[in-house]
Amino acid sequence: MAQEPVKIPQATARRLPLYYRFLNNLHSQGKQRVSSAELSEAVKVDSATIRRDFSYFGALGKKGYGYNVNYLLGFFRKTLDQDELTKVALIGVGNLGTAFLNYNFLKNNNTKIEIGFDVDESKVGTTIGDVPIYHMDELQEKLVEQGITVAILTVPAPVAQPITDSLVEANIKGLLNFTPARLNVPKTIRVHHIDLAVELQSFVYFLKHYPITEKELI
Ligand SMILES: NC(=O)c1ccc[n+]([C@@H]2O[C@H](COP(=O)([O-])OP(=O)(O)OC[C@H]3O[C@@H](n4cnc5c(N)ncnc54)[C@H](O)[C@@H]3O)[C@@H](O)[C@H]2O)c1
Repeated sequence: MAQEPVKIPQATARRLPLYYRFLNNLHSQGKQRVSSAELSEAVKVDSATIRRDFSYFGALGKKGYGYNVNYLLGFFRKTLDQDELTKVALIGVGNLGTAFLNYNFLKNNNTKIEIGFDVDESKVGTTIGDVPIYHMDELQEKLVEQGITVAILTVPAPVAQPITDSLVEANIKGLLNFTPARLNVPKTIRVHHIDLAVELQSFVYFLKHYPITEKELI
């Protein structure tokens, strides 16, 4: 069993996977320490924020030394439950869903899409990227049987809510929603909504209104 995770602010928690990935790379290159400036450059988070984030982990960088890569990795593994594999279901094996199945997330992470669901008979019974695809009729049975409590939703928006209701009935705890639909769920269920159009729009806004000046780079 993973240890009880340390309580850290949500904004900090969201940056953990970024830090984790970068530190893992450093570790595999045999690097033992890293400065907050180096980290800042790599993950594009300002050094003051990094220092504050890391203070929650009990990692107080030493002047002229930086942070100990092994210590931080050990902490992140525990906090992100890297030692424990979380099984995930994917609902909607279309363009986006198929890309996720082929990518799967094991390289940097501890999560794995274990099972896919669709209503399209040409997809049911196949495997994509080693992941078996079942019919939606089997959703509840399979999720409960395999103890899966996390799902990714990549279905057309109009069917997103009824599918969410079935997922709730199947005891799902968290839902990563890629559809544009706003979902109603009981308060105990966490939904993260990823809207690529909004991300792109905000990115373009930042480029326009907050151009990176030469001065900032010094
Ligand atoms: N393709 C993208 O780049 C992209 C980007 C951002 C968001 N999205 C959103 O992601 C969702 C999926 O997009 P897509 O391009 O993969 O669409 P798609 O039409 O290629 O795939 C949708 C899949 O859902 C399945 N489906 C339909 N009804 C279903 C049901 N009741 N139960 C289970 N499966 C069902 C279809 O058979 C199909 O395989 C959409 O809501 C879209 O707005 C897509």
